Amino acid sequence: MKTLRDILYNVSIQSIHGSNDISINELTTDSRAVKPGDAFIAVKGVHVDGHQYIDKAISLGAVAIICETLPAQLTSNICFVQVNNSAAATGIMAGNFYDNPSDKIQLVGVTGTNGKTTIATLLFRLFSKLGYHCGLLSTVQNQIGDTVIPSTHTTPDPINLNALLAKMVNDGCLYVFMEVSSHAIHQQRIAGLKFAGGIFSNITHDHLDYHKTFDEYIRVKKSFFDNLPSNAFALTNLDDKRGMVMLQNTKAKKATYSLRTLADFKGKILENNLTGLIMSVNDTEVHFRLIGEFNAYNLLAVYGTAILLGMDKAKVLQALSDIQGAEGRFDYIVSDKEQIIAIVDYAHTPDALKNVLATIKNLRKGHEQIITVVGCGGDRDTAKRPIMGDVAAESSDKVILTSDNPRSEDPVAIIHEMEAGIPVHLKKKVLSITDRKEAIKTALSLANKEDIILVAGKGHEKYQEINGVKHHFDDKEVLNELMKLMEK
Ligand SMILES: CC(=O)N[C@H]1[C@@H](OP(=O)(O)OP(=O)(O)OC[C@H]2O[C@@H](n3ccc(=O)[nH]c3=O)[C@H](O)[C@@H]2O)O[C@H](CO)[C@@H](O)[C@@H]1O[C@H](C)C(=O)N[C@@H](C)C(=O)N[C@H](CCC(=O)O)C(=O)O
Ligand SMILES: Nc1ncnc2c1ncn2[C@@H]1O[C@H](COP(=O)(O)OP(=O)(O)OP(=O)(O)O)[C@@H](O)[C@H]1O
Ligand SMILES: N[C@H](CCC[C@H](N)C(=O)O)C(=O)O
Ligand SMILES: [Mg+2]
Repeated sequence: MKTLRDILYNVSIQSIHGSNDISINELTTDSRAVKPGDAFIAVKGVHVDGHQYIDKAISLGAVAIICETLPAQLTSNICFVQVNNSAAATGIMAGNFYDNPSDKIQLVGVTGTNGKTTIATLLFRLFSKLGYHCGLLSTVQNQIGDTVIPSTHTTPDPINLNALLAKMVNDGCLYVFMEVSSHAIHQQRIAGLKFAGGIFSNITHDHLDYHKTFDEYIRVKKSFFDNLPSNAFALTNLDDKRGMVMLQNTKAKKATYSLRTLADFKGKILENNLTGLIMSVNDTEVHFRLIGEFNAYNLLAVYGTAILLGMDKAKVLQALSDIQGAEGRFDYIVSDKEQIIAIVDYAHTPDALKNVLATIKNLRKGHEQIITVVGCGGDRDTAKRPIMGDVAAESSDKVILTSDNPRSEDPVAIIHEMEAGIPVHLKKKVLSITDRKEAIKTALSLANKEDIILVAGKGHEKYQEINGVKHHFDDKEVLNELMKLMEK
């Protein structure tokens, strides 16, 4: 068992009251989870301030309290540690508690508005195929080799994150690929981690409910690269307007990828259809199973990372050419009878929706209709709703607006906000059906031979969250079931 003194190593401390030479059972930031012998870290959250639960934590047996503001009365026999920043302290303490697992692996973080899951998953699959034991932390799932551990966040909280990394180290993982969300950077979930490299995919409109302005969203993402160590690499997408800005102040070794301009990892799309992509990658022609220009970017990021980590170019391209994309990302089924193509895709931002629809347009052989079913999540960025309504209507022949995860919001009101962004002359293309299954059914009933249906926004998700309750819902399962029923 570790002592509080060991766990506080490298934490920026203002004052200590009581002995830190005490054993700590576990760390927690949640008073409700405190058990006797634990240390409770009081963190200021988005909704409440953890400092108000210090008494509760003590009553449940906490032996140490880590906080930014000391309570007026200090309980005897409890060690109070006043720190400059509780959120940052949590990451550093969690690292120390679990023997700093990130020091013992090659940890690569992927950030950006879209593409994180795809890039991290492809890296995990590639390095596994190259014979390495790997770990993955992603929105869809966490993985240690073949063992799948369900994920609750894109990037877990620092205590769970370090616990998972420690498990990976104990299991012999050499490489770990993780998504780094902007929420995680801002909330210091990655504080104290040692990264071998960082990847930037792109930055477009999302999460303005949380970050308030686009500039602040950029600043938060950039701080990930600002804090990378000098022996790490920082790989960026040169074709993104903010690609170079991200690396402006990094100490890490800079590297670039691009489809449009000179870069360390330069790609050119030669063919792009439903069977995949043919791309030249630094002058070698390769066929990949992933579809669409946006995946050409993801593949370049993965290729560049593998080379920066010292892998052999020919082996990497050979292995990568046979790898499939992540679940629920351009995941398609074709109906037996009428050859209707139904695509499930996790596009839940305006840019992702625009890209996926552009890709679909390029894949059409003739004038098949594109029918889009899409909604927007509740309790999340409201500003993207009218834009997504507009993007869907601009780039589809028919649109059915529906519910995503309404969470605590009124689903009809969310749909109205999406409708508000659609110009009058496009309104005739649009139907609104609140029930997602009904919306998918209607799309299928409107589809003729060889038409393409896009069901966007929920990808791999196996639930729909309505009023705090998660009901089982799986876009792909619903499509399969309805296609059979309707004998399409
Ligand atoms: C908005 C947001 O990010 N919230 C995260 C945040 O919670 P919070 O700030 O609301 O916490 P809070 O309720 O204010 O509580 C503050 C502190 O008091 C403590 N507390 C609270 C109540 C109590 O009785 N006792 C107690 O000790 C809490 O444990 C916490 O430490 O810190 C929690 C612990 O780390 C997270 O679980 C929680 O994620 C929520 C569930 C969430 O939905 N987050 C989403 C938005 C998110 O993080 N998404 C990104 C992906 C986005 C993307 O890339 O698309 C992700 O990385 O998953
Ligand atoms: N490089 C990319 N550029 C733009 N859009 C992309 C890119 N890669 C994927 N997309 C689109 O974004 C959707 C989400 O992709 P992915 O899950 O890989 O992103 P993410 O960054 O992990 O998302 P999240 O923030 O929810 O974790 C995909 O279904 C696709 O429509
Ligand atoms: N990681 C994203 C997922 C959005 C997916 C969409 N289905 C929704 O529920 O809004 C978020 O938390 O904003
Ligand atoms: Mg993700």
